[in-house]
Amino acid sequence: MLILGSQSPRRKELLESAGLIFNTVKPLFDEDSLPYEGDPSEYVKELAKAKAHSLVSTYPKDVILTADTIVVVDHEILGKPKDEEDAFRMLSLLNDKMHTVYTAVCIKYMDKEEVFLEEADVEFNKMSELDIRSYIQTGESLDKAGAYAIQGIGSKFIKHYEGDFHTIMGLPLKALLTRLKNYPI
Ligand SMILES: Cc1cn([C@H]2C[C@H](O)[C@@H](COP(=O)(O)OP(=O)(O)OP(=O)(O)O)O2)c(=O)[nH]c1=O
Repeated sequence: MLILGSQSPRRKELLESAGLIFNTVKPLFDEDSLPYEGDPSEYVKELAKAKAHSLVSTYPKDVILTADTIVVVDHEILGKPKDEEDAFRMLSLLNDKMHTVYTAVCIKYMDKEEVFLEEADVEFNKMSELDIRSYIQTGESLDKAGAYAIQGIGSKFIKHYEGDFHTIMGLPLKALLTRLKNYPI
């Protein structure tokens, strides 16, 4: 059986859109417990792995799938904002600039563990303070890394992106489906 260890509605929807049958459970891991040490691509992989590891004892014979997404701008890592002011701070950092979105995926099955990373570059338009404040009022920011959703109203801020849309949304579906062929799901 495939277990999606994620509370993200986006990840569930993307996996469903591929026609996969799976159970969705919450990872038993607090992201704040893993301190950031310098390398964003390693950090995001560690987060994805830690989410998978938190579920191994409960689902020892299943294929566990977890992921993590972060936004990196000017060497700063942006996860999900803590509140509206934090969302404002994040969107102000992204304003009129390029940033990189990293999504790491972990597939854990018995003794096997596979972690892969996809990244995408996103360029934001110039936004006014009012643009940012009214976007935050839509409520879309709060559960998204970097405080925006490319798949939602946040798309209006995006001038250009390079890479896989689904990677930005939180789950690189194409790369994942290729890898999942090797597992008994
Ligand atoms: C950049 C971006 C992120 N996101 C979302 C995807 C993730 O849900 C979230 C990043 O937070 P994550 O910590 O990766 O995931 P999560 O806490 O939502 O879920 P879980 O850890 O249980 O799997 O940001 C979008 O939906 N659209 C976007 O454009």
